[in-house]
Parts: sequence; C-alpha cells; structure tokens
Amino acid sequence: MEGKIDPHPEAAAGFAAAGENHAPRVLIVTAVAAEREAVLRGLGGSSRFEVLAAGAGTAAAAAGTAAALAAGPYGCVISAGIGGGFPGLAPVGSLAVASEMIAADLGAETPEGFRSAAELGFGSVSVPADSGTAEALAAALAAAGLVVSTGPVLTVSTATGTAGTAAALAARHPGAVAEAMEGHGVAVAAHRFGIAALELRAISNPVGPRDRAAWKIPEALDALAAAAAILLEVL
Ligand SMILES: O=C(O)c1cccc(C(=O)CC[C@H]2O[C@@H](n3cnc4c(=O)[nH]cnc43)[C@H](O)[C@@H]2O)c1
Repeated sequence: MEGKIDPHPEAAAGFAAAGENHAPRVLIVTAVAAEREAVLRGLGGSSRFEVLAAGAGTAAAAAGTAAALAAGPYGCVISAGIGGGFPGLAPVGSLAVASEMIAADLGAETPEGFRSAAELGFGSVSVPADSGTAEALAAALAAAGLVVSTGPVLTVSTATGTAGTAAALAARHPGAVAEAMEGHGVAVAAHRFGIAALELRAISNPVGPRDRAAWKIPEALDALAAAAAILLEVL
C-alpha cells in the first residue's frame, strides 16, 4: 500500500493502558448534525463519548478534530457518518469499518493519468486504522446481525458521480469498500496527537453514477445509530 503512516506506538500503549482501569474517552467526528444525532441516539447518553459535527470535507474535519483533541484527553477518535459503498463490497444499508483511511484524490493529473501525492513525493496519503479495535468493532457489528465490510475507506473531495470514476478508484485501491469526505482528515489530526483513529460509515448510496434522489439517508442513519450502540460494547 502506497505511502502509509506507521501506527503510533504511544497511542496504542496509552489506549490499552487507560482501558485497564477506566475506559478512555472517545471522540466521534461527523460531518453534519443529522449524523451526530444518529450517533448520539445509538450511544444513549454515555458520557464517555463526545460527538462533534465538524463540517463536510477534510479541512473542516481535521480542524475540528485537532481543536477537540487539543482540549482532550481522548484515547481514540472515530470519523463516522454516511458514505458511498463500492458495489459488490458494501451494499446500501450496510456498515463499513476502515482498515485504513486514504486521501484518494490528493495528487495530480498527468498525461499518463492520476498520480497520488505519495507517488509525487509529497508524503503519505494513507493512515492505518487501529487494527485491533477495527477488527473487534467489525466482529461485534457482525455478531449483532449487522452487515459489515472491512477494507480501505477512501476520502474524496468530490463525491464520485460516474461509473468511470468509480472504476478508476476501485482499480487504484483494490478492496476499497467505501468513500466519504472526512476520514483521512480526522485520521491525520488524530495521528498528529498520537491517538488511535477509526472510520465507520453507514452506506447511503452506491459509489457510481450520481442519483442523489435515490440515496437512502434515513436507512443509513438508522444503521449508524445501531452501530453506535455497538461502540459502547467495544470501546
Ligand atoms: O440531507 C440529509 O438529510 C442528510 C443527512 C445526513 C447526511 C447528509 C449528507 O449529505 C452527509 C454528507 C456526507 O456524506 C458523506 N457521503 C455520503 N455519500 C457519499 C459518497 O458517495 N461520496 C462521498 N461522500 C459521501 C460525505 O462524508 C459527506 O460529508 C445529508
């Protein structure tokens, strides 16, 4: 996988150590208020979780996450919300848990095609999720009877709207299960603070030709709320 940032050892150690006596606080970052409300509905008032609607896109997500972490402390940060699912991997109404958060359109167009920022020598475009927690979350979601897929989740500045772009993204990122617009920004901010990051998406639409009227937003928000209830068990 191109240009990965190594997991932060202090973050992993701090998360585990804090969990031995009292569980650490968890910051959940959504884009919009409706996603925040769905997460809060699932959490049922747990005081260990702070849920922030930081705005859409990586800049708002990273700035909001960094500001919240500066006022911390937190043991874990989760980018959560609705997202597009890659057909055949993450159906509408299902959940996606990221193995890594990739800035999929950060780079340059060249006559030979898209080149990522990593290929251009500008550093990483991928932040790994805290693998143990991501795997535990996916297993708990599945055990609760929810449909869940695990794999890279792409962060894009422009939501995919054509079959051609969907195919190009899938070819560049084999196994990518979903796309959204904030995960990489949240993860970069978390990594800067040495804190473990995750991304959780409830699939509202397929990645492909744009049909906004067909997005299943209420169903996705219900799935997000159901997943948030499982977070209480896992974190
Ligand atoms: O209109 C509403 O009621 C409503 C309720 C909840 C969320 C929304 C959004 O529009 C959220 C925007 C947010 O969604 C992510 N997203 C969803 N599908 C995709 C996609 O196919 N490609 C990229 N991003 C997607 C994204 O993270 C946006 O920030 C509306």
